[in-house]
Amino acid sequence: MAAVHHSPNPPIVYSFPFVDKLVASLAEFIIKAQRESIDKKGKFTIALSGGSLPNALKGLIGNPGVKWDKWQVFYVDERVVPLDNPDSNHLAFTEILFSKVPIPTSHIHTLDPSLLDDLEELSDAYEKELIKEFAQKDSARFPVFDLILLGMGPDGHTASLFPGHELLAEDDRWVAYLEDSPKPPAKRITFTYPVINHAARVAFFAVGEGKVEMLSSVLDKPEEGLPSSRVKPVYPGHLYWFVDDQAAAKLEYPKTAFKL
Ligand SMILES: O=C1O[C@H](COP(=O)(O)O)[C@@H](O)[C@H](O)[C@H]1O
Repeated sequence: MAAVHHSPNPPIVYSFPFVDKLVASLAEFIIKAQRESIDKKGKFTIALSGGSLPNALKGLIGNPGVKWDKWQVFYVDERVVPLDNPDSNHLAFTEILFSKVPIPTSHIHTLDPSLLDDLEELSDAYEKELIKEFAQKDSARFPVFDLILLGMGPDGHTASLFPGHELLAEDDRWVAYLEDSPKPPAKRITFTYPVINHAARVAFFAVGEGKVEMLSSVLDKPEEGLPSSRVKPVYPGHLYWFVDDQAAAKLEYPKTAFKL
């Protein structure tokens, strides 16, 4: 029988008048994804970006719906710095979220700080960490996260995938490195598109007037091929955008009322 190829599900955009309502709704959305995943397989695999995202997850603190002991947390991208360096995405999450909730530290998968001098080894080691969790590199090819949370930079980058960069074409490695990030620090490791696009759900968080032009370019003109437009989870995966009305000021792409 011939294989059926489905096109990706279209993005669903939720826009909120106030960031606190967005933060509360994002927490509900994450908890629903977590519940479904735990019901199916007893755990929840989530990958987190840095930047403004840690503050967007404050709605999870003290929330009785979160089963922290079932979470397995990875970082979508990470800056190649010690874990206590102010540029570290892990440090930001530790200070803003993880130090305030009962998540076992062994469930938070950081880069290996002993490998900071060798980016090839560092990214390979993080890929192996993924293989350990998903145990499938040979058979299924790519890990399927329950949820990946992304940000979008003012240049349209997401994760550490920047406009015009050769890593946009990486289709084999799960974790790649770069030494020429246009946004400091220059050295980073990042998930590649095949990993991001195999997740069951991907959700972007983008707020504020600094995102107005880029949000419209990414969603209204995907043919321009900006890094954030290239996030297209393969069927049956879903893509969501959590934005505020300020960021969505010029957006023509239709918005959907938030409902779980
Ligand atoms: O450098 C990075 O930037 C992006 C976007 O950050 P934001 O502050 O504009 O939300 C972030 O998603 C990525 O993880 C980070 O390393």
